[in-house]
Amino acid sequence: MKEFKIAVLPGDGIGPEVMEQAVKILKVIEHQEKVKFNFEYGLLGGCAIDADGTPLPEQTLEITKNADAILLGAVGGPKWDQNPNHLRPEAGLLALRKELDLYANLRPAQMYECMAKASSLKEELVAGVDIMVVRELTGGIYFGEKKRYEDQNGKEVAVDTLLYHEDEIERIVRMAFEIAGKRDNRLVSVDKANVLESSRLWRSVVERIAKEYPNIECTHMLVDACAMQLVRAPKQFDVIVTENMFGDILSDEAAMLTGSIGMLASASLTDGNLGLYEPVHGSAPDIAGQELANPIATILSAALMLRYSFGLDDAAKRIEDAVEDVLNKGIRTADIATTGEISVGTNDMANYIAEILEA
Ligand SMILES: NC(=O)c1ccc[n+]([C@@H]2O[C@H](COP(=O)([O-])OP(=O)(O)OC[C@H]3O[C@@H](n4cnc5c(N)ncnc54)[C@H](O)[C@@H]3O)[C@@H](O)[C@H]2O)c1
Ligand SMILES: CC(C)[C@H](C(=O)O)[C@@H](O)C(=O)O
Ligand SMILES: [Mg+2]
Repeated sequence: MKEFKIAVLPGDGIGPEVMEQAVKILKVIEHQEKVKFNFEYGLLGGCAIDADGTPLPEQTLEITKNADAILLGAVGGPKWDQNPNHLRPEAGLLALRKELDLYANLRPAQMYECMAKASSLKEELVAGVDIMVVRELTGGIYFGEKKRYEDQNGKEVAVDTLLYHEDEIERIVRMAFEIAGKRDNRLVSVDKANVLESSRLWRSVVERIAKEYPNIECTHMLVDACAMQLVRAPKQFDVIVTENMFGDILSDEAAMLTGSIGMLASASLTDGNLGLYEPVHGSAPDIAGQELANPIATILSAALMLRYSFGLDDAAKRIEDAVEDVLNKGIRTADIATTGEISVGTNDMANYIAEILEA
């Protein structure tokens, strides 16, 4: 029997609530595929600070390094917001991404037909939206040097540095071209080349690599214009490739096109098979502990794990189809419910998905 080791990092807030549902779905798949998933739990984020005094304990790092894939809930919350930078839950997540070199963050925003009216945009604008945001995840302003000091007048100064090496740009851009080649052969590279030097380097690397992919239509767009076009005419996009912070912001925007941030899955990949899979949303402290969290983003992240890290493509597709079936039946968590639909809690949403998978 094939065995896979999964590092499970539930994290904070709604993280453990949505993770429990994803594990439930994986147990159904385990049974159907006749494979064995060995779940190894670890602490990351705020819960790790509370237990171990650090957001990324050594033991968690060990578990992730020995795993075939990592499934993450979400980290963070107001309890730790005043902590110094190195003792913030988010620092643990960033260190994990960096340590494992998870440089390619894929964030698919796909509109389910039956969900078009849950979107904050007009139905005809969003019906059929299918965008893949490819976000660089281990460079840029997130990881450049940070400084705080006082100027001559005793006023505080803060510095964040946006730095990219050509190689870091090249590998993510190349991956985006490969992905575009498997989809609709259209790639939009997003930057701020009218202002930022790092964006001018980004653009020149994209242009150089584009020559190797003559069948792919590659265009450039400035990030402010892209933010506008995403809500004006989202169907013009197929694959978007962009640097770390722009990708963070644009992927939340793309998520809302599909109805709720509670729907959006993501995969963070490196050059091997190892991947980290997590919902795009955060720990949602405002709804934690109330059975209100939508577990679909985490369940779909588990599906991406089956596809990208384990090669279980059929099982991944069955989960995605089961999610769509449940939505087609009008079953909704509160964040995606419109009038006339059946509103359910976190557990029940996953139970319905499991039931369809088992049928
Ligand atoms: N990858 C991560 O772990 C990650 C990602 C984003 C934010 N965060 C952290 O999470 C904390 C809260 O951040 P935030 O409030 O800006 O973003 P958030 O994504 O946690 O929440 C934004 C809004 O979306 C709602 N929401 C999010 N996920 C949902 C779900 N599954 N179902 C239903 N509604 C959902 C929340 O209730 C909230 O109203 C912060 O500490 C932040 O740093 C972590
Ligand atoms: C929590 C935070 C560090 C993280 C990021 O900015 O990358 C989150 O917003 C995300 O999108 O995964
Ligand atoms: Mg984000």
